[in-house]
This record gives sequence, structure tokens and C-alpha cells, in this order.
Amino acid sequence: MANLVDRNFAGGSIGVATSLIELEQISKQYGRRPVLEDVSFTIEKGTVTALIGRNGSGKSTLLSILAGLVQISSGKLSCKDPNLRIGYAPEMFPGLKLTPEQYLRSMGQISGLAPVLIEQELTTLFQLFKLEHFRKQSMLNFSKGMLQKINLIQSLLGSPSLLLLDEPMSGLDLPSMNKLADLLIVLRNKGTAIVFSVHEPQWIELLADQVHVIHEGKIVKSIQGSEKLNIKPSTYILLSNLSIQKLQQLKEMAGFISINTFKDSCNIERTALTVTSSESDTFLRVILESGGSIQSVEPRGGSHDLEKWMNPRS
Ligand SMILES: Nc1ncnc2c1ncn2[C@@H]1O[C@H](COP(=O)(O)OP(=O)(O)OP(=O)(O)O)[C@@H](O)[C@H]1O
Repeated sequence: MANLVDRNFAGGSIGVATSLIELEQISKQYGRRPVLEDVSFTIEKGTVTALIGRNGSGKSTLLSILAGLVQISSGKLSCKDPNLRIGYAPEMFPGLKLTPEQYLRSMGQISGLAPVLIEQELTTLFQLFKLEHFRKQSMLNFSKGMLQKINLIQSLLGSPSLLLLDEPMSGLDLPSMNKLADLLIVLRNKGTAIVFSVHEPQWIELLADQVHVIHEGKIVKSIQGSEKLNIKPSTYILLSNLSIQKLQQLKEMAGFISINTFKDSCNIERTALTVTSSESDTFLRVILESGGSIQSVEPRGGSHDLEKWMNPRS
């Protein structure tokens, strides 16, 4: 797995389109309650599909269905590749008593991987996610970000041909996010199909070949190719020392795009805030006036008009 990637490859796809999975009007109900309705799309080899939508819109349910863990109530799900190997990183990963090594070796063995291959891959992946020094420690005291890295490593073992990631950037610090993004681009260019749920627009822009917007269990918009995305500049603000109430206030301000709290390498809690560039001055003023500290402010490429997409009635 290379660490260096030409980011300009993002947004393209390789070779002739080969379908791995086709969903035709699938629906899912829990009891009488519809959670997904008439969802249809195809997953092609060597492409990245982003699922976006508000909390509770059905993204995790759709990923669990693709992972084969949840049965559909109606419709048709066809797997076109009899040798399809699926890697799945669910949204929640519990802290276990086991060490990362014990857990990941067991997961590799359960998936039928040879012990030698498991060791090779673990060495590479522990290095990539900077977890070499933690491989023999109990995961009970791991931070959210460390657990997320273990969750991701588990999904990557055995070079899956379909990688399903439920909010993969959640809890990661910025360097780890960038490394993961680089790795996903490498895998995509090698032919892996990736489907991920995401809230942060910068990852959609960087990674996605197509985007499905889910609202109340239905796909309300599908966008193919980054050139059709509605782009506007965004600003990434790294900050600390704000109360939960103040962070909530930021979320409700015009121009808010996404927020992610994580612990940095010195175990200090930081918050990464992405906002539209046109509103960034207002956010900076509110953060400082509320007693927060600002560590960095960076312009980001384009972001998408997620609010508009995710709220089709507005
Ligand atoms: N096992 C379950 N039993 C009953 N209802 C469920 C179950 N799993 C999910 N739901 C409901 O299905 C709906 C969709 O949930 P889902 O987790 O798929 O949404 P999501 O888009 O992934 O949300 P988030 O962004 O918060 O993770 C929610 O209303 C949720 O409460």
C-alpha cells in the first residue's frame, strides 16, 4: 500500500465498468416502519460511492444490507461477482479487553486468511495508522480515534474487492484522515469498489465518483462525477477550549458544514470545524468571543451545497 498518491487521480475511474452489486428497488422495514424505500443503484469495480444524508436517513442500514448483515424486506439485491470479498467498518466499534493484535489476528483467521498474510498486512497497516506501539496493549483504554483505526484495519484485511465504510473519518485526527484518503485513492485505482457514508464535504469532493443523497430512506438525488457537484469554497478551522453548548451554537450558524472532535497526539481534545469561506470571519469571531482558542485556519478546495441536497423540501 503506497503512502504517496497523486490526488489528481481522484474523481476518475479505471478500466471498463464492471458491476459488482446491483440494487433494484430495495426496501427495508423495521416492524411497520419503513427505513429504506425503493433504493436502486449499481456498485462498479474501481469506483467510490458516497452516501450522504441527515442522521437517521438510512445510510448505516444501507451499508449493513450491502455487507450482508441485514436482510432486505423487498426488492432485489444481485451480487455479480461470485468471488466478491467484502470489508466492512461499521459506525460503532466497542473498546474490547483484547489487544489490537489478538483481535485483528482473530478477525483475519475468521475471514480465512493465511497467518503469514495476516502478519504482513498487520505490520503495514499498524505502521500506516501509527499504531505499532499499541499493538500489544488492551484496547479498553483506547481513544475513539484509536478504536476507529482498529475498525478500519479490520475492514482492510485481506484486500477486499468491496470496501464498506460507515463514517470512516469519524474520530480521526487530520493526518490520519489524509492518510486514509490517500489509501482509499490507491485502493480505488487498483480496482476496489468503495462505498462510504460521510458528512464532511471535503472528502466527498476528494474521493467520490458518485454521490447518493438519502432523505428519509429514499435516494432523492444521485450525482455522477465531481464535475457536476455544486462547489463553493470552504475553510477548515482547528480549535479547542469550547464548551459543548458553544459547539452546538456553531452548528446552528449559517455557513456551518461539519464538525469533528478528536484527541491530538498530546491527548488534547481538538475540534475540527469546516465552514463556508464566506462565513469564516463570523465563525472565528464567535469562537474567540466565546473563550475558544484557534490553532489553525486553512482554506479548503470546494465543498458542496450539502444543506440544499439533504433538505430537498427547503
Ligand atoms: N435495528 C433497528 N431496529 C429498529 N430501527 C432501526 C434499527 N436500525 C436502525 N433503525 C432506524 O432506522 C433509521 C435509519 O437509521 P440509520 O442508522 O440507517 O441512519 P443513518 O443515516 O446511518 O444515521 P446516522 O448518520 O445518525 O448514523 C433510524 O430511524 C433508526 O432509528
